[in-house]
Amino acid sequence: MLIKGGVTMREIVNVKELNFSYGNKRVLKNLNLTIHQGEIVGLIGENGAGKTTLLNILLGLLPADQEIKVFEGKPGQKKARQKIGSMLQGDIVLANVTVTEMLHEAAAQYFRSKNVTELLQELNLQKQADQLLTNLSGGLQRRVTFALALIGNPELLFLDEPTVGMDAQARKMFWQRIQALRDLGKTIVITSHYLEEIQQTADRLFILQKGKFVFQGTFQELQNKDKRTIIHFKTKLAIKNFQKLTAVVAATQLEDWIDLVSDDGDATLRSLVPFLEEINNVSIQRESLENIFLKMTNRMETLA
Ligand SMILES: Nc1ncnc2c1ncn2[C@@H]1O[C@H](COP(=O)(O)OP(=O)(O)OP(=O)(O)O)[C@@H](O)[C@H]1O
Repeated sequence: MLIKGGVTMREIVNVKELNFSYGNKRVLKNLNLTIHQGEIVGLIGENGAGKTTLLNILLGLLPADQEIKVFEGKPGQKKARQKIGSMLQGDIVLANVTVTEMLHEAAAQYFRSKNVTELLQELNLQKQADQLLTNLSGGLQRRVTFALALIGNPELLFLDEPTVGMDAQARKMFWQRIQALRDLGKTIVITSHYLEEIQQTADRLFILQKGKFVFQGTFQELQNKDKRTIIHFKTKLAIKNFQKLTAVVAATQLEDWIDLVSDDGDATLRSLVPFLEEINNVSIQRESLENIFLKMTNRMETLA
């Protein structure tokens, strides 16, 4: 159960012991997950971890035998489809159709669709309204695909690598939009390899590794599991005073500034106490999602 601002948020997606194989190749292994209304879930994992496969199953595009509930029904049922918007990798771009024409066509499939002109304004796509889809750059096509995901005024969004190809400004606008959608109570499941953006936006992270969840929780919970800390301070003392302190694994000095990389920030801070009179401007930096993720997936042995 998730309680947000004193309100109990209902379960929108529930998956129990999901396994999935392409032929003999098992790509999802015993996955359990619950997603609540109003949360942004960041689904992250290396290439081939199984993210797209999982999203396709939740959308009902791939079959699954196990018990999966999306809006209390099976994935892909009409009732659920009306409430879901999606942005997949390699969405089809139609020839000889303008942006507005395609959005009108899509809007007709939904009971509670958004107004096309207003949506184009919201997403700053007015200039592209009458352009042919095929004439748009890759980044603009991606933004139109986002408009397509929103046209049915969905309660739940599945977004697979939505920002690929978008320029920095478009990405910023995109994430602002995502936060605004969360404020409206929408639920969003998003995969991305831009981990800094996920760190800033997601309420919860699901980390997939080779088809298995290795973590589900908030970024703070993930960070608390990883004690690696960088302690930065100014001192006139020589670096050798600090190199052997508890849990210090690396120390660097640049003029009067010292950086200590510690495997246990609390322990190192305690061992710094005798030097407190002679150190200033102390700052403590915890690991980013990107670094924790790289360590979890064994792609980074030591971090500085
Ligand atoms: N249609 C398919 N037939 C056979 N194997 C597939 C198919 N689609 C995906 N796979 C395999 O399933 C595994 C999971 O792929 P999936 O696309 O779900 O991963 P992903 O986490 O989304 O990767 P990426 O970050 O590269 O998008 C990979 O080993 C992939 O090669």
